[in-house]
Amino acid sequence: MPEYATQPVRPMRITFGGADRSVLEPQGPLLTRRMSDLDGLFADGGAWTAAVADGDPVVYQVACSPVPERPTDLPQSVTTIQPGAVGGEFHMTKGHMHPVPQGEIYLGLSGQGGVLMFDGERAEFIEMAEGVIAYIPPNWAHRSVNTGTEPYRFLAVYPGDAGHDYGWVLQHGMGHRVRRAAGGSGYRLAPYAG
Ligand SMILES: O=P(O)(O)OC[C@H]1O[C@](O)(CO)[C@@H](O)[C@@H]1O
Repeated sequence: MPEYATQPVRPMRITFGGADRSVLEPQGPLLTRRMSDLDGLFADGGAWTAAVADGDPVVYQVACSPVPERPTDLPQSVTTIQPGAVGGEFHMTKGHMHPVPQGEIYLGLSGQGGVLMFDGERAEFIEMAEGVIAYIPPNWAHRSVNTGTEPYRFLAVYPGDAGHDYGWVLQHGMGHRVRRAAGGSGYRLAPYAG
């Protein structure tokens, strides 16, 4: 079974693997989030319930390297978000705040997407594609979104003690929602409560 490496970690060569380069090799944990894991996150609760009933599809997967999540290490993961929308709101990650205020780096690998950030007052959206780097500063919650028609994939590198606070997003929201634009092509940013 793939696991985080036992500590201490030795210098490591890591490559993109799998037929679609969606995993890191050597492999660490693989996280799969289905529609049912995104309870309370999409604005249209009825559309979310219908999507869960209609096969509960995989929305995204996070394939990690074996580098452990501990304070002095820099773990990495490749996230693949499948295309689609729920009530017009694009497929997205749950979104979280780092309880230990630490930054994070994303590198776009394939597809079209973006990263929505929110610090409780200000919201920012950075469009992502292959070769684009997004910097997420400390104290900005972050959520990734697939705004295209193909899987959107990106590499994340983050301090191992950053952690994941999902309750912050449920309490404060993300400032905006990323919705399909009128006419069906592209995206628009909508008010979070809208
Ligand atoms: O933890 P969430 O919000 O489900 O999203 C997963 C994302 O978070 C990270 O684990 C780190 O920010 C990424 O590797 C991944 O894209």
